[in-house]
Amino acid sequence: MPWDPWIVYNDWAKKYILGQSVVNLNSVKSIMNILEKKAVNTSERLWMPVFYLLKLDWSFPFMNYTPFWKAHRKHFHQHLGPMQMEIYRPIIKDQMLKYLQALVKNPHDFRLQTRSWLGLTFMRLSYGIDDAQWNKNLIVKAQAMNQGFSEAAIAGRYLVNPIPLLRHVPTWVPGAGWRKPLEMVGELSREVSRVPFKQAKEQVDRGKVNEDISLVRHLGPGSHIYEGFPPARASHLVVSLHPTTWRLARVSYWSLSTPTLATQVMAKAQNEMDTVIGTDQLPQPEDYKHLPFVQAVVKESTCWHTVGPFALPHVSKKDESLANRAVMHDLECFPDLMSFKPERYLKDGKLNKELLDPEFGIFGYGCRMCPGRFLAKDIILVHFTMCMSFLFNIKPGRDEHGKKIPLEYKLLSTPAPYQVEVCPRSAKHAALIG
Ligand code: HEM
Repeated sequence: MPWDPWIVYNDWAKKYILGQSVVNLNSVKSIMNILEKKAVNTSERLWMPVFYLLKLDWSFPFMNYTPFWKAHRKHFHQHLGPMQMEIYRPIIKDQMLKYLQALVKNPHDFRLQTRSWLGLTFMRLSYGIDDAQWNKNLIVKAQAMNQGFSEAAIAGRYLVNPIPLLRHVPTWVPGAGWRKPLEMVGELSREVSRVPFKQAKEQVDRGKVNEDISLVRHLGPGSHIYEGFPPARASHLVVSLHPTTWRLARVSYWSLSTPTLATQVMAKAQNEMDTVIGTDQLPQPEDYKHLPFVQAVVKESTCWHTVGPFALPHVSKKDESLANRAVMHDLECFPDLMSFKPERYLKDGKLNKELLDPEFGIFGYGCRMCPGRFLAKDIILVHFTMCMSFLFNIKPGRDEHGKKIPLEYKLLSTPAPYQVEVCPRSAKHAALIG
């Protein structure tokens, strides 16, 4: 097995993507030069023939760098930009409280609780329907669709990618059975991208919406977006929130695992929260700016294990294909990264603004940088402050002999299943969440 990365990547290119050239950018400098400075040329996407069968034409992240994509991007920013975050906080807070109550009752199920908390939050933010069953049904479908996409997008899995004409072969032709599961995911994709939006919009049009602050509500009659942006396109924006639930869930698994590793760090974060906020009230968003150490821990736990180490590939117009990897491990900019050291982001007790922010590596680059990052960061910070620094002491779980269960890590940036003990820091803290 050769260990020089370029030999390994070259080998992958031959094995998995049949000669297509892929350039892996793994230093901040090269990413700056290619994906930031030359963003107009390097912001296309890789459209795979299998995506036709998956009916992925609505998918905003896979659109090419066209005026159609630009219109989506502009509207997305108008509704989910930094100035809009305040609007969504009541839903985030309400779902957060329900999640914390569920965690107290059943800490062993924290993965399930975390996924369900994020799923319900995103469905409420998207469609504004506060009907847990309606939202749960949609979550199940969106999850199945997402799973189908992830499997189908594995390079080398389907011959239709190198031989695009195969997508026209009907299912009844012997040997074309491979189409069936893809077509099923395609049907799901059509349904999920259209039906819930239509149902939610009908409610808005009839003035029967449950919540005032959902994305669909903002796309209703009279709003500026409604005038210039047809509903079919608006639904693309709303549905693009679905897959992000699982990304954020992974971030949460990582951050829940962090305190079990770094108890001293947690003690320091809790101490800062106690000093700044006290113990009589829940933390509020306006408190964050007074919590530099907590913010540094959040930064460290999100970049310590980047959830999507390969981000999404960027394709250049000039016949070169670019992807990135391991930028968070560019030692020039992030020295000694495998040690959990939140202090690296601080200078004189404040956040060090001179340091490259790790979100540079986590949320992608150039014109395609994640437009949902403001919402993601808001949710991560609320999760961390409420759950980890303020309300609970989180320790590694124990086996039947009382021995600590060690954490395991998987290559694909999800910690392997682990148990934690979640207990309220005090009766007073527990009373705050009802
Ligand atoms: C911790 C959570 C998240 C992470 C780590 C993350 C990361 C990323 C990355 C790496 C990309 C590709 C950027 C590139 O091509 O250079 C991306 C794209 C995208 N993300 Fe996120 N994301 C997160 C949460 C969200 C949320 C909450 C939303 C929706 C509110 C969202 C919506 C999108 C969209 C629509 C794109 C495609 C943008 C485009 O192609 O122009 N993401 N994200």
